[in-house]
Amino acid sequence: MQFARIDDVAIHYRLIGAPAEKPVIVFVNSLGTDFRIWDGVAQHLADDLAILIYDKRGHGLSDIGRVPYSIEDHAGDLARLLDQLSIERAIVCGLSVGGLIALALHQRRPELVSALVLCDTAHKIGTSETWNARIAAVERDGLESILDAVMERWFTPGFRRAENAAYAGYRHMLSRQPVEGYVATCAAIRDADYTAAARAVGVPALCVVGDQDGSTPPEVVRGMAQLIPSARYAVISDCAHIPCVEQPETLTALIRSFLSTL
Ligand SMILES: O=C(O)CC1=CCC(=O)O1
Repeated sequence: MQFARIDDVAIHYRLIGAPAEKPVIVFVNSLGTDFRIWDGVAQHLADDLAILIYDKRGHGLSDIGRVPYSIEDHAGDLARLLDQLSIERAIVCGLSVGGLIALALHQRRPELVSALVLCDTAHKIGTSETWNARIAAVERDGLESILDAVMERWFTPGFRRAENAAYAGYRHMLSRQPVEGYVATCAAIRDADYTAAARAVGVPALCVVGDQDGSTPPEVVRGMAQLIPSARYAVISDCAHIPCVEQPETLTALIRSFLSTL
């Protein structure tokens, strides 16, 4: 296991391959998940790219750190992690809140970002009302109380079958995240508006969404793609909010095809 200390926060990460020898892609995970969601994509890309995956603060094995925090704090952690690993430039692929973090990183440290893959995300996700209601429910009744509703947005009915062991595993992944880190990240998403950052993107960008995404539906992701100069836009069929889990081969093929044009 690999850990980096960023001020008072220990960040759990995995670096696969040698950044000095191959282009680097860093994957930024979504709310309530840890870096294992990228396993299915990473295994297909590892021959050609060095791969960095990590648990953002408040998730997985990383520390929670001091709350509250902002998307800027998450982007600062990523910038510091890249600096510590001597990675000077990377393709940044962010899922959902990971996409906000990718946009924030590009805004704050553009020299670190060679291209963006924005996956099931938007420049602004949800409303203050929906985030406040979610925060109140989790603080009062725990993550178990929102599990079913979140799973309906994350995965298609075909994946959410009782006999699908992977479905049980991803439910556990969400329910076992630390409540404090989850709630702090909900508040960070609530308070984030990266409309101006999306308009100012100066690197090639691919925007991808599952056709059944219940959190950032295709029309929302298309709206973000229209803000970003020259962004590509692609929809993945039979997929909801987490294509790296539900359709890793298709997502990998889209990333490969995008990278081949750079
Ligand atoms: O939990 C959800 O509804 C999906 C989601 C929203 C932001 C994020 O990162 O995941």
